[in-house]
Amino acid sequence: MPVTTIAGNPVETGHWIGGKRIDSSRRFRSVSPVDQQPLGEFARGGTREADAAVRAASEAFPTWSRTPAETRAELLHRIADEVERRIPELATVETADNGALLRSHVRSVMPRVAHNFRFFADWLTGELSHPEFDTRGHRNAVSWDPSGVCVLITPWNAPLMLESWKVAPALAAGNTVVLKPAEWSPATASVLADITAVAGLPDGVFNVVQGLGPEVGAPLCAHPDVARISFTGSEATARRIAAAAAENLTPLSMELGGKSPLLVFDDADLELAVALAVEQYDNAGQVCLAATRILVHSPVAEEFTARLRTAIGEIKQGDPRKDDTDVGPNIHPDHVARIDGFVRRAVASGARVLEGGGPNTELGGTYYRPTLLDQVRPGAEILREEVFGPVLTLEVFDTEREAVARADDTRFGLAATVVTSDPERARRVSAELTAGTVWVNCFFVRDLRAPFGGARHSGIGREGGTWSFDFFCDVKNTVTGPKGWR
Ligand SMILES: NC(=O)C1=CN([C@@H]2O[C@H](COP(=O)(O)OP(=O)(O)OC[C@H]3O[C@@H](n4cnc5c(N)ncnc54)[C@H](O)[C@@H]3O)[C@@H](O)[C@H]2O)C=CC1
Ligand SMILES: O=C(O)/C=C/C=C(\O)C(=O)O
Repeated sequence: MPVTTIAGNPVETGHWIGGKRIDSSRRFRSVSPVDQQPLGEFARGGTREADAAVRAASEAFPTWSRTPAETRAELLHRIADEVERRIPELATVETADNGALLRSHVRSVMPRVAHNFRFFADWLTGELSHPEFDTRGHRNAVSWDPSGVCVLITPWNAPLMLESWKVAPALAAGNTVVLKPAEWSPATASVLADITAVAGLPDGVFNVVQGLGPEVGAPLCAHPDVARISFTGSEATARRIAAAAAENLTPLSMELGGKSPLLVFDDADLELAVALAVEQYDNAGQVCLAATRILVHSPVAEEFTARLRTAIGEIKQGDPRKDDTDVGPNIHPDHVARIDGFVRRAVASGARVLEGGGPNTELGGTYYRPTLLDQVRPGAEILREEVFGPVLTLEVFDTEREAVARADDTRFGLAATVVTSDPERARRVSAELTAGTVWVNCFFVRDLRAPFGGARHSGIGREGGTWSFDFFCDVKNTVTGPKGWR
């Protein structure tokens, strides 16, 4: 079976179906966003591979779903052990494949992958229970039953992290999985398949199909034998998946984009506010949660803007493998062209470039300068659409009411960040905002016990903790009569 070498590490390029490597007659090329070097030719699946993977997962389901929860949890811990052992390899391969910072992959992202497996294993065997309750002498007992084959469709911005976040609860709950990673970052999903085999997961419980969304993702989502679809990605793809799933009434969980606000009030700690604003350039702005619309209170607008511009000037953009790099490349030249299109159209409609404003061509075709725009026309495209790049807009507001109205003037509702030293204001504003997560005087504090997801077009449903099991399982209430077992 074909293997490619990525940053010195061998990576299988075939699908992983029923515990075997399977090739396809067609291939797609993965190219590194770091330096535009080809990384390998991956198998390009279609309907045949989608069918084969769902069949393998269906065949494995009866045994896996009846495997004791403790045994499943133990296997997930073994996957976590193996992820931890292989952090240097996983981090290096992921950075080559999607361009995010190596030091983040080593220090936080890959450890989080391992934690995700441990967390859902432990939640299954610990927290996942509901106290029994009585109805006129009848006993209600709630259980979370495995639902069947779960199709997981994932994006390229945080590949293995977002995959593990879906794979772990789906498997812990006793479901079997078909994972379709993004074609711009296929590599670590393939390594994860090897890891599950080393950990001893039975054949067919976890499957990976590689390929393009419309070719192999679409038939997976339209498959009648699929019990659940969990998707993270764009709104446009979400609509296609929802249409395909509607035919079979397959339940969906969707984590989509955002256009989140960061509100800086006149009583804010400006040093903190600037630090939080600069954080929005992390992963070159390719984070669904990023607060890309900065709204600043007029009394502090001038000072905040000056400090923010200084901080942006200090950002070091460069090779994501270097330890002192703050912002690396974007995923693909096409994506850079898309980001630049947004900025150019904003400028054409009156916006002013305060920082950045174009590709950093000295570094190559995938690097976009951290950009700050102000004087943006109300209602402009750049305030409405998810750019998914290192581009922030700056708006000034006069009153709290205006701040909330502007912050909420979006079809998204994933997250919001509020910077203020007034607890009453923090409470009022947080209560008013429409968002799945509100951070006050902080950003990106994530805990798997918390619900994660978005309001409006930012998603459907929530994952995390018991919410993940609510989605991936058939939740059952068993009611026993007052006479018990007589
Ligand atoms: N986490 C997030 O919120 C993400 C948001 N995005 C947004 O989407 C924009 C475009 O990125 P794309 O890579 O094009 O995202 P996308 O939504 O097209 O891709 C996400 C996944 O969906 C799969 N897919 C595509 N078409 C499909 C279909 N018909 N059926 C089943 N699966 C399908 C892709 O192969 C990939 O695995 C970004 O610029 C950003 O605005 C993208 C990635 C992640
Ligand atoms: O790291 C998290 O907890 C959440 C990350 C989510 C994204 O980056 C995304 O979906 O874009």
